[in-house]
Amino acid sequence: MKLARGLSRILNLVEKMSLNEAKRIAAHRAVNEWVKTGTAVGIGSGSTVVFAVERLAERMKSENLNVACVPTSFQARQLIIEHGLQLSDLDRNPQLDVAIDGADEVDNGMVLIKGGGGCLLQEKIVASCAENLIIIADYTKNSKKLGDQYKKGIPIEVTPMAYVPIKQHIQKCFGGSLKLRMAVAKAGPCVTDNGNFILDWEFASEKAYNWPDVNRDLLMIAGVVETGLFVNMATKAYFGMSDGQVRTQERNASI
Ligand SMILES: O=C(CO)[C@H](O)[C@H](O)COP(=O)(O)O
Repeated sequence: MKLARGLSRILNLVEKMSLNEAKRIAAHRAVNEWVKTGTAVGIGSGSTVVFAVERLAERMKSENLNVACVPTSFQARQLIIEHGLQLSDLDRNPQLDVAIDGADEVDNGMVLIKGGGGCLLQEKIVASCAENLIIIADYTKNSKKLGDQYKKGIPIEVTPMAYVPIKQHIQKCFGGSLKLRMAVAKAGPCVTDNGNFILDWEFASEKAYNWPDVNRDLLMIAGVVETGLFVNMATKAYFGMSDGQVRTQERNASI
């Protein structure tokens, strides 16, 4: 029993190390290919973005790379500051050359689920100001269709007073079920950087949803601030694979 527990701990550690390596190679390659000096860059949120910021800082030292970095969250802002990169915002840089961000899932039509880290609103705003949204992820995020890999549902940021009616409305009109995301080291709900709540929508996996329509319809509901569905936004995704390769996927411009 003790031996089995120890073995499973070791296996978990190895898996985590290989996932981190996959994140790192995807992030480094994307930064190398998409970031040029003198440009403005949106900095996403999450664990994969840490490796992108790390690579930006390396290039700042080795090749004098100079970029204005616009954060998508408190976490991203801290990362920019800690790495000595130039912190900017959308007032100073309303148009960005590129935004580099992670994702919870990417389907074969380049529709994304984002917001696992709760930063979807600012991430979508920053992405919408960027000429190109570049996704960096490990191999577990690459799916044929949404929900194949990511089982926590689609995050929906909502105004706190409306979370119950929104939850009921979505369940009735779109199926599935919604859970109010709870905080981990605090009693009560998770409160976003914008003071809102998050509902994680576990949609009905047997249904064939039309994600552009669903996204539009969700945004029409009073009190819905933003959805974690990113449709027609990402230009290219970089997936770090377990064998050390990086696989890429591009959006078909005609979609
Ligand atoms: O959307 C996000 C945060 O709101 C993240 O990009 C997403 O959750 C992926 O995170 P990670 O890089 O840690 O896997």
